[in-house]
Amino acid sequence: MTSPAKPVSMTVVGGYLGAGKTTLINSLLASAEGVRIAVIVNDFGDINIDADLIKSRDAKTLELSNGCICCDLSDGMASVMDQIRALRPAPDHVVVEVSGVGDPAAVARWADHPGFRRNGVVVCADVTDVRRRAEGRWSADTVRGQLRAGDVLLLTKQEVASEGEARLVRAWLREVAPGVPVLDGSLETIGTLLDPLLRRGSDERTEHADHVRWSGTTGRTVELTKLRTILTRMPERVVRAKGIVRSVDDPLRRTIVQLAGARVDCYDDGEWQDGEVSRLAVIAIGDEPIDQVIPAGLRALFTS
Ligand SMILES: Nc1nc2c(ncn2[C@@H]2O[C@H](COP(=O)(O)OP(=O)(O)OP(=O)(O)O)[C@@H](O)[C@H]2O)c(=O)[nH]1
Repeated sequence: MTSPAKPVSMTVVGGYLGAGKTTLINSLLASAEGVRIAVIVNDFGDINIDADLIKSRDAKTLELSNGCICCDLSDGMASVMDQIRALRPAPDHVVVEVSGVGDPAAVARWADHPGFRRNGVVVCADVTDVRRRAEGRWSADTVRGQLRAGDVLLLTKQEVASEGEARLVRAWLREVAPGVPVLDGSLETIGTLLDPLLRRGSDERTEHADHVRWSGTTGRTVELTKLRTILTRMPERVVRAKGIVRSVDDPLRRTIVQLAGARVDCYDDGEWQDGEVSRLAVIAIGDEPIDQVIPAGLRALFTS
């Protein structure tokens, strides 16, 4: 008789758009030597940028896009869970990245399915941006619901904030999400996130604020300076942009472009792959069509 397979431990990573979820998962993958990890990525847009940003040498990455796993992708999630159960050798852990507008508590309920065990919910909070988003007209309910859904909160981007700012955000988090421990994003802390985190099962359900998305692709090279200038001047409604581009100055390399909080970052990500196209996704808040906030210059850069 074969013994029943050990349940796969499930850790859910949530947090608002750009809070640092993919970065955290990459740190987890880098620090978890000898542990077999599968990753499920739910990108909010129709082009899969997050799946390309997961740096795994051997972790199996499965993607779900064009919707949010917490509300309208349950068939897709069920099928991905089956694929994980069928993996041989079986993974020890599955880490699920919820989309930046998703409700981590709803996704964590998948851990109650046969073959899985709930490890807990980590919610990333960007020290430089979380309070602003938690007070924004369109994002407040989403962000506050995400924070309350955490078994632990991870304060990200502390090295770009002052100590005083981090202290204030920690105190504020204790009020917004009472009883949820706040950890820092140090490597030692990250190493512990695959240990049981479980605090409680939450039945609270948060509704999404309205978020609309736009994406563009191009087979041409992209002028990075122009792109950076456009992104630094995006209207207030734009809360996130991310992309992978082939720049005019360095067409043999991939450049990752990120707008998160008030920062625009561009960095090298290895060789450009044959068959790739430059792509950019932008997310804005509110229920007005996103077309109104995409500048003509940005469209021109990402029109094939
Ligand atoms: N300085 C600093 N930058 C960070 C940290 N975590 C993330 N970032 C940067 O913040 C930006 C967004 O990080 P991601 O990890 O892609 O955020 P995300 O939550 O996965 O974003 P979405 O999937 O779009 O919601 C990137 O430019 C990261 O390099 C951190 O701890 N410190």
